[in-house]
Amino acid sequence: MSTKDKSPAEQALRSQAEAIVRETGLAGQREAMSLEAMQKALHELRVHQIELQMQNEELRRIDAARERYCELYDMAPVGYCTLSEKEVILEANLTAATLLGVVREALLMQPLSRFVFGDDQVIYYFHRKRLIEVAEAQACELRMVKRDGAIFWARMEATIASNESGHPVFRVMLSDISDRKQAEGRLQLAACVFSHAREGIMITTADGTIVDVNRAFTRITGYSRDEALGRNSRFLASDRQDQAFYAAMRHDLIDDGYWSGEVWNRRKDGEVYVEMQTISAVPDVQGNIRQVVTLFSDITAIKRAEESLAASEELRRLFIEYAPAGLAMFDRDMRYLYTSNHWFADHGLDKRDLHGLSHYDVFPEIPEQWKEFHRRGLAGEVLRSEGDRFERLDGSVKWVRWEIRPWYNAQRSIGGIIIFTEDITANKKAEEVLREQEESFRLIAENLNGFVAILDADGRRLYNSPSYARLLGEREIVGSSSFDDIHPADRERVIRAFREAVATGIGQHLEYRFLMANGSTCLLESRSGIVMDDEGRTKRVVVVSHDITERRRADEKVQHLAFHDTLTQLPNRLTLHERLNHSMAASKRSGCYGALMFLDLDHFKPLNDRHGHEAGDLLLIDVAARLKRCVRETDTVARFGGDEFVVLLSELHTDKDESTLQVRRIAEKIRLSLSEPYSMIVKRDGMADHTIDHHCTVSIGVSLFISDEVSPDKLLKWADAAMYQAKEDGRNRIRFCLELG
Ligand SMILES: Nc1nc2c(ncn2[C@@H]2O[C@H](COP(=O)(O)OP(=O)(O)OP(=O)(O)O)[C@@H](O)[C@H]2O)c(=O)[nH]1
Repeated sequence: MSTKDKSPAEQALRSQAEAIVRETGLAGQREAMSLEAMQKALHELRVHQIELQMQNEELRRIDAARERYCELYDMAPVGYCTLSEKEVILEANLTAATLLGVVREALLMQPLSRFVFGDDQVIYYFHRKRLIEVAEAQACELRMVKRDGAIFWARMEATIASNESGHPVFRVMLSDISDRKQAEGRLQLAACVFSHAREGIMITTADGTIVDVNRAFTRITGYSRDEALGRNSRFLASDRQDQAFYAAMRHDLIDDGYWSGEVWNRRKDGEVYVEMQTISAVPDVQGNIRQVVTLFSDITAIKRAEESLAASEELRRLFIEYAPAGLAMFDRDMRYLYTSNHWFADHGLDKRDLHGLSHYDVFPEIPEQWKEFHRRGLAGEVLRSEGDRFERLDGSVKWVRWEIRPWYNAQRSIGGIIIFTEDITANKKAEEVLREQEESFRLIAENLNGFVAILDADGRRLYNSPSYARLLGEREIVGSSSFDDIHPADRERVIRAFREAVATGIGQHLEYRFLMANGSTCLLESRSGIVMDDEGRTKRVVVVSHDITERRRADEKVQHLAFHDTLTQLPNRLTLHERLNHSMAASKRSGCYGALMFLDLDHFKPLNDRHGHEAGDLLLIDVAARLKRCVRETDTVARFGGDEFVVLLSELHTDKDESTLQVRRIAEKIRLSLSEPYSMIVKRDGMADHTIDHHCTVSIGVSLFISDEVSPDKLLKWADAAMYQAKEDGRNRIRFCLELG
């Protein structure tokens, strides 16, 4: 082996041996040494050699240990560094360099604070301050920044030591705790989720014993955590689901590891509600179920909403089905969704389920124009017609009112269209009849010999036939009050009658005076009829009136003629009879006497004969006037015929003599009055007026009466008889009937 190949330890041993030889002078005296001495020297040399070899071996072990230490130091799972008093890195192991993302050489002489995350510098500061203050090992957790900017969580443990020079140094141990921190974060998050989850969470053992619940559990079930823990989850069950349901649930859980579905439970307050549950089994390494996690949410509101949606869907279906018109709802592809019963009838279809069928398959012959309408409806347009005329195959005419409009889905986009059709043939016919009737009414109103007015319930004019122009002139009268033109004396009566008609619905028959535009008054006879609305309230009043002024005058004339003497205008025999009956009835009631005077002019005939009938007439008229002046307003002076007059005196006295006295005085007064001279001017055609002076007397027969014991005819006969007596006694005198006297 050459020197070159020897290890430094061997070389050192050789040098040592050579030195020994030189000391003992062995080299110079080799020949002089005895064999024994040489053997002894050789032995010592060998002992030295062995000792040296042993020392070398020890040194090798120390070197190997140092190497292992350095390797351990560098490759330790934590970073080590030594900091100077001024916190500068003096020494660092490889792990520390790796942690901080730099090569070890670049780390040296850098302040460690440079690698501490900005927000956590304060942690580092207090950590070091405390370390110096208490001089005991300190630990903290903070974020550090690698050279490339990546941040990691580190645990920093530091102690104070002294270097060879006795100066304090800091020994710092760094470990990356990012994973732990993340795990802690995840755990915190999980705890937070568990605690704050909207869903209820219940953790049970495999046999169902509750080991934990979250806040939502309490909110949903009403049971607090303490009330739930340790109980079997079965305590929540309601009786809405039977044992078989729960057995199937357990079966699925064992087989599949989870179960999901609706469960009806009972809250603490007793209310049964529905949960949507997801149950997951948590197995151990052997696959045995260790825990069961149940996530649940209260879907009662959703369930109710679903039920009400289903109910409203049903309502919509019924609403459409029984709509009193043809109604069909289509989707965007013109497929039937809902159909009313009328739709079938209106379209000549047999009742069947059209749901899902295309409208165009149901009606293959549908005209292109209708398809265009559908397209426009699906594009958002609303189309309608108040009445389209269709001719049926049999030639009959059908009128249809229709409308197409889009419907919108929950997303506010067009979901399809709704087609509405209504067979209005009957309406059209009714309208036609109505129009004809209106035309007929107009013709009647305009040609009627009278006045037609339509008033509202307050009496305002809505319509007046053209004939009203004769009464009211050409002024605009629509909207005016129909009462304004009624004579003030009749107005209140008419208004009262009108209101009664409106209130009762019964038309009235009235006569009243009407103020005409020309200032004159006419007499109208009106009959009203009531037009009611659907609720039985008076809506309109139709009044048909006639001008009865002339008729009334004629009637009055006839009436007058029937009951009066045309020459003297005095009541005639008929009237006298009537009044005599009244007077006798009054006498019966009052107990007063009445009297009947029968008068006959004396020698009247010669006047006629000498001066003509005109002169006689004038005298009769004068006699009538004088007779009226002789009696009270309540008494009656009647002309009986020719030159005969009758005076009826009523209510004389209850005493007969007194009554007789009164009658005698009046009869005398008459006699004297009629015996006054007459002067009559007779007019003759083409000749001058002729004045005739005449003297005339009267014979008077009187008959007293009380009550109605005697008939009027008999009374007249008695008075007549008394009058004849007066004639016979020489005329111009008064005679009383002796029958009663
Ligand atoms: N001018 C006129 N004469 C009438 C009318 N009605 C009847 N006379 C006449 O009246 C006369 C009635 O005659 P009397 O009463 O019989 O005879 P008198 O002359 O009055 O005789 P005494 O009654 O006996 O005194 C007749 O000549 C009738 O023609 C009438 O309306 N006008």
